Amino acid sequence: MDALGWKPLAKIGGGRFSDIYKVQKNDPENCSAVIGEQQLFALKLVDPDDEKPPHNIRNEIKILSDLKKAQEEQNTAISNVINLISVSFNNIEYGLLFPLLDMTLSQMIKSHVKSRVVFNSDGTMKMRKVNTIPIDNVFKIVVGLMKGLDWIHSRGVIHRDINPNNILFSREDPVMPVIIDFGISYQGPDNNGLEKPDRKFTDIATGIYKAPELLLSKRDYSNKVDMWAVGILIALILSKDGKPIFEQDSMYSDLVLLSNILATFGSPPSDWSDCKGLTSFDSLNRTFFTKSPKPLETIVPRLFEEPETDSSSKLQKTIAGLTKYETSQRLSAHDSLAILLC
Ligand SMILES: Nc1ncnc2c1ncn2[C@@H]1O[C@H](COP(=O)(O)OP(=O)(O)OP(=O)(O)O)[C@@H](O)[C@H]1O
Repeated sequence: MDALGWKPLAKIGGGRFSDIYKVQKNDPENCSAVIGEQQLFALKLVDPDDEKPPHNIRNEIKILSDLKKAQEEQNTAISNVINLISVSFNNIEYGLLFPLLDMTLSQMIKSHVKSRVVFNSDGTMKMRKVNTIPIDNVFKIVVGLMKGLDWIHSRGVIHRDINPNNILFSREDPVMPVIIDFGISYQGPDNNGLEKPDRKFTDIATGIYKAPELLLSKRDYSNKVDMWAVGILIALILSKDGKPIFEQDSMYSDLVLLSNILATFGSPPSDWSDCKGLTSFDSLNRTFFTKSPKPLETIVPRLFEEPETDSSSKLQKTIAGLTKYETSQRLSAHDSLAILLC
């Protein structure tokens, strides 16, 4: 089998509209100028005719190419955003060639969750799952995520699907996250003619990583949807047992997700300016009981274990700032870096 001039070795991923293969060069001699000495790559194959909005492979190529060009022009290298090496097209499918990375954030968390024996007060014992990722490693990962997000946001791009399967790591540097998958991303000012800024798709983001304003169908949302998603993601990386902070069913039902968000972070302010005037917000205020926020200590208990460190206190401030309803108060990636690196 030949995939757009590359030899597929294994299928390593794929979504509803794509297949991702580990590939190697068919003709090492001729390819070395394009890709240097590296031997193995990831090839994302997408047939644009199969896609449904907001998925758009041509838009993904445009966004990744623009990000790459901007880095070249500014002579900077942002290693926290995937580098699009090349693009090919065989009249049916596009092939996007990327550096091959080794694991997703989901896999990385799983590999750190260990079974431990704990003793109950009555002397009996039970097995418990314990997330062993050191807080200092989480800190480095969060800094990397913020650098990547700061870069794409500064170029007018909203990722729109920050989740643990779209953050990758190489084995050599397991604290250096790389943001992938710009398949449903938005590039200002109008997503290359696809979506006006006040009429954006709200069917974006994966499961529990959806920002609350999306659940209320706000269409003129900003890059702060990525910041909410990264806040929920950081809570996952920091969890005691490697599990998300919301119930499992929140993955599949927006209603369950909304009620989990309210139960965790309290009700949104009644004058929430982002959603004021939206029918869904009015009905939320009429129908749901007012909830108080849980203390941060119960949401991310690992950050409150003694002794408090510089990393844990900065991560506390960051998570608290990322999970604000009011988007003007929600931290940007730039603000987050100012807290983390001060
Ligand atoms: N450069 C890469 N190196 C290693 N694995 C990769 C790479 N790119 C993608 N993958 C794997 O393929 C999966 C899907 O990639 P990607 O998110 O780009 O495709 P997608 O069609 O948008 O998927 P989805 O619809 O699930 O979001 C990733 O979660 C990862 O497991």
